[in-house]
Amino acid sequence: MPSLVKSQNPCNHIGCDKKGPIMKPTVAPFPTTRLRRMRATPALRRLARQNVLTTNDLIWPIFVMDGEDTETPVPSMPGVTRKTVDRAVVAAKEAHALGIPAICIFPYTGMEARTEDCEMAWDPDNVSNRTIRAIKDAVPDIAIMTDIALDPYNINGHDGFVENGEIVNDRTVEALVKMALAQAEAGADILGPSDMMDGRIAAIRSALESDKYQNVTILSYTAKYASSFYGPFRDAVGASSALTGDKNTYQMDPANSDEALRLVERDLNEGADMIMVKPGMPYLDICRRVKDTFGVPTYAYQVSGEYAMLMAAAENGWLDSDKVILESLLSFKRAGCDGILTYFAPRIAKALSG
Ligand SMILES: NCc1[nH]cc(CCC(=O)O)c1CC(=O)O
Repeated sequence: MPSLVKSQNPCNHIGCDKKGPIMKPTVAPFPTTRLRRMRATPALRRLARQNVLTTNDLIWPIFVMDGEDTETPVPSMPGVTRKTVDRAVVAAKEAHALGIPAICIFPYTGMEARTEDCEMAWDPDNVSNRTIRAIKDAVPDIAIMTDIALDPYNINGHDGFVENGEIVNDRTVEALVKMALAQAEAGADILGPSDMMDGRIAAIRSALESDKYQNVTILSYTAKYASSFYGPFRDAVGASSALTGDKNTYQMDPANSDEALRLVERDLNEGADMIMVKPGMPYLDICRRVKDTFGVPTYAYQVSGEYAMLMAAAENGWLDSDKVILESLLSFKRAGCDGILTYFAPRIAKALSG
């Protein structure tokens, strides 16, 4: 006889070992239960489908640069270009027409924009802030996300100030606050601190509150790992040659998992509205733990190296590109994410609408 098994399990994920009473899914013995019945036709599969990817889940990261009416390809990211401000506006229009809710801006900077004191980072007229204003003007309904970190403007490529070989925390946080306010002033809707300094969310939140920007949201790069999957991005923003050393003293050790939960709790307490796990596919376990533990708006960043891997295999004919891209993005939904930053956003928005 099939029986309802009462277990000590609060969580209906098979294999989850958290303590507490809940019902386990019931499986009668074969042939009473044939799990293939529900997979037999497209209609039944659609009815049984648990997770869906929609265009509403997508945030599109783009690279912007100085100049006019130009795009330059990023060799390690086939199909991705750096765009001048006017071309970024065209991209935002395209994204909006496709139903993509948000676009995320990263500046490409040459060595001439980089100094030790990183002053360009909070210049109201730096290329990011000019892009924010231009997009807000032309496409007011698309949400604009930013990146807060000093690396595009830092002579040594680090996300914080470097003093005697050390990436210093508190002085960096003061600069990040100035950067955040300049981006809010330009019209950003979502601020994305990606620097991994301690205390930056509280400092940014408090500055926004006291300076008329109460409704500006923060999507914190909370569990950001010191990953080698960022290589192509560093090419795209011109940071590869600038970076001296590594980011291991501020980004997370890829071996750690519990630490991600401490960081999420900390950032939520400090005023983050949304939190991010980064990179994406190699860290789906972290996405799931974060969502189960906190139940807050959770995003993953499918980073440049993940994009490069999928594109390389697709370009060689080794993988069927649209199918693997959709499958990779669905994995984030299954892991509990509410959305994904992905360079595939426009391509997938088209595929989803087609
Ligand atoms: N603050 C920099 C930043 N913001 C987003 C990414 C990576 C994005 C990607 O790889 O697609 C990085 C790179 C880094 O930390 O070195």
